[in-house]
Amino acid sequence: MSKLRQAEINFGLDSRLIDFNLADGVELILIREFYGHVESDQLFAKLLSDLQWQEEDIFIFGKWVKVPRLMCWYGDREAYYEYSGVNHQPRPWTSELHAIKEKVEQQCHCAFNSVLANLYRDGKDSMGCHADDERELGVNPTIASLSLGEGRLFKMHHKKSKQSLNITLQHGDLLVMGGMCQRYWVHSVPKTKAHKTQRINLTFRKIQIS
Ligand SMILES: O=C(O)CCC(=O)C(=O)O
Ligand SMILES: [Fe+2]
Repeated sequence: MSKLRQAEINFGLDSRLIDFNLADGVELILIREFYGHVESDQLFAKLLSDLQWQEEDIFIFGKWVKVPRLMCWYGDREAYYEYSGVNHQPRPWTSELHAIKEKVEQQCHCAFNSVLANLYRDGKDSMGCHADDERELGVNPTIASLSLGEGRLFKMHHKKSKQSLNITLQHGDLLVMGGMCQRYWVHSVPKTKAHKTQRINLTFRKIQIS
């Protein structure tokens, strides 16, 4: 039995848990209000003020461009990670990030050694279409994504069938992608003209240490 299936059983028949039941060994589970409103508000405020948010530049199509969101990377010292061509040295866990990691690990029955934090400042901030399929993440990685703050659309597209899924990720929601998800699907957080305030997303990952 897969780890995510086990997580689902542990959660019982709670209607906050949605299993998208995708084909081909793709695991996608959403837990609405994994953190309740009060705790989500507290975490959002603390992470917004304490994390070392940075603007990053990436080199694409022959020029340097600003990544349209702020980012920072935390984790175990040896959990290096290359993302968008930039090598990330993780900062040491803060107490909040470590506590969130432990709660997420219990839910997923899975160990993580790092987290990528993204801050979407408004509707112009976004994340382009990608799969988290970097070699450092190993085969069929489980990635757990916690959303705090403003709700944003999370779009998924199947690489071959072009099937698509639109999920609005809300304050306190946990989305867990596992199995063949990164192999068959890409995902994005598109720009929007709608008025949007700040949103924090944390993606917990396990970097393979060589
Ligand atoms: O902000 C999100 O919900 C998605 C983040 C993401 O896809 C990533 O960090 O790889
Ligand atoms: Fe991603």
